[in-house]
Amino acid sequence: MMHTGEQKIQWAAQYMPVLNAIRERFEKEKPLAGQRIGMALHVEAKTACLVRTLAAGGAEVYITGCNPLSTQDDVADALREGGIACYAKRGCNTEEYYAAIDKVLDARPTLTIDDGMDLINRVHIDRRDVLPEIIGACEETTTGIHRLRAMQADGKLEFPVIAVNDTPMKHYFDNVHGTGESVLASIMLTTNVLLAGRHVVVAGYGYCGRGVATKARALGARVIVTEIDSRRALQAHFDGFDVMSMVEATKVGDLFVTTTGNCSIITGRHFPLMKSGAILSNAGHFNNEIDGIWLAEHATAVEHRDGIDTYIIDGKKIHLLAEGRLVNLATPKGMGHPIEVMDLSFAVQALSVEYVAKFGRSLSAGVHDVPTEMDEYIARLKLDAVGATLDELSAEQKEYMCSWNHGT
Ligand SMILES: NC(=O)c1ccc[n+]([C@@H]2O[C@H](COP(=O)([O-])OP(=O)(O)OC[C@H]3O[C@@H](n4cnc5c(N)ncnc54)[C@H](O)[C@@H]3O)[C@@H](O)[C@H]2O)c1
Repeated sequence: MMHTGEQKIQWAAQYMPVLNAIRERFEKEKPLAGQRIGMALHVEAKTACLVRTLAAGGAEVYITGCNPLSTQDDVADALREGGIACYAKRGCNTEEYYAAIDKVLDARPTLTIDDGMDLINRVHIDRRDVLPEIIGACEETTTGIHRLRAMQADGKLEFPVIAVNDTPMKHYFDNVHGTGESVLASIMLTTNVLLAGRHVVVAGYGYCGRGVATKARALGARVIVTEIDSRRALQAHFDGFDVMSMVEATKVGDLFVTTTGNCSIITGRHFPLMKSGAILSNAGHFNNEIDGIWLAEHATAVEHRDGIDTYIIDGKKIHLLAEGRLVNLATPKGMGHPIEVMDLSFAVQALSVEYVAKFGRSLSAGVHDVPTEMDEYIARLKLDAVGATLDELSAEQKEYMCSWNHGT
């Protein structure tokens, strides 16, 4: 019988038409022949499809996880059985996590792919021995891009990195719809609670927060948004959400989702104000948005369930999901973003890797945008796959749009 990991990969592959089209071309053209690709991504079924696409393009691929709790071990096994060097393991400790990153780097990659920038960080600080052979890299998520830009501003980033996250074909769909749906799905599967009628507090009204807030409302939740950016807060207000500070929101919230990419969003200032039974979860990249250390230090007792830690504080129960790590990936039932969304994000990744392999040597060190034509090409492949047709600008319309002479 087929291995469960392989079953998951094949299930995902059937709904990834864009990545499949790229894989077919890669198989014929072998644009990555001679490249060694080092990756630190969430090791689950859709990522496995990306790995196989890159391998089909002729690359040797070495992969580990980018979060201690997001690896699906059966998928990692299936990758290994297919001949890919995969070092990821679910539930690894910090030491094991970085040891696995080091194993990827021992392969002396020529290209790297990160989700959160831990691999690039390791290269620049502890593994400078591998720097000279790296042509360039790709980064998947907002937090990774923030870190890379900070590194660039300090003059420390030593090779070109494509900001996959920042292109419309990634964040319009992945961050908004992918995070929105998968976060709520994972919370519902882990807790079995009803969202309708619940007060859901969403911290941060960026791409991810907007997705979570909108989809929670669609399920009947009463959504409150917290922000530090006045324009984003106003946008949330005009989108029909209640906007308030976290201190105010903690008093009414039943379920909390942090999506800020910032640290210390829910802390010791907030926990004592919460209702008993409050459920806390984080969808931002790192597990520092909710202060789990404070909870552990102040609880008189802790109950552990699959994916839920319950802290008893002053007789109240505060439930923290997935140890405050990415709730859509790190709960035992979390499957990450829906397949169709990752089809687009990983199509951007695959083409960006090809772009770096071809042109990386002529790019300057620093963060670079995904070329617009590539983004449009992926959109067209997806539109073809869903059978949608587009209008085209007529000659008259083109002329009109370029003219400043037309008026009433
Ligand atoms: N869970 C996932 O699968 C997934 C997917 C994509 C991105 N991410 C991660 O989610 C995080 C957010 O990504 P994004 O693309 O939405 O970023 P974004 O920059 O669009 O949004 C973040 C928002 O948080 C707000 N914010 C910052 N500090 C805050 C604070 N103290 N209180 C309230 N709001 C605050 C910002 O003003 C901004 O509006 C990042 O860490 C990113 O890496 C997770």
